[in-house]
Amino acid sequence: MTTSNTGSPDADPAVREELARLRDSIDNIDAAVVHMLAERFKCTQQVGHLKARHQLPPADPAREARQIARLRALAENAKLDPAFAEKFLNFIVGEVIRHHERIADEALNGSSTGAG
Ligand SMILES: C=C(O[C@@H]1C=C(C(=O)O)C=C[C@H]1O)C(=O)O
Repeated sequence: MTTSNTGSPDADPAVREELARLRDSIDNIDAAVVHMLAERFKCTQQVGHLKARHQLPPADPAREARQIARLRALAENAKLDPAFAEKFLNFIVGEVIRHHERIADEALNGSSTGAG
C-alpha cells in the first residue's frame, strides 16, 4: 500500500480535483492517439496492398531512416525525449511491416483460413 496515492478517498479534495482534471485531459489525448493510429494504419494497409500488387518489399529502410531523423528533430523541438520518439516509431513501423509481409504472403499464396 502506498501513501502517495492521491486518488484515495482521503486525499485533499483540491488535489483530487486537479488529478481528475489532468486525467480527463490524458483520456482525451489517449483517444486522439488511438484515432490517429487507426488512420495511420488505414494508410499503411493501402501501402501494403500497393506494394504487394507491384512486388515491392514490405520494408523500406531508407524511408524509415528519414522518418526517424525527422521525428527525432520534431521531438527535440517539442521537448520530448528523441530516443523515446524513435522507439515509438520503430514499434509502430515493425507492426506495419508485419502487416505488409502478411498482405504480400496472402497475395502470393491466397488468404489463410487458419486450417492446417
Ligand atoms: C508504410 C511503408 O512501409 C513500411 C512502413 C513504414 C511506416 O510505417 O511509416 C515506413 C517504411 C516501410 O518500412 C512505406 O514504405 O511507406
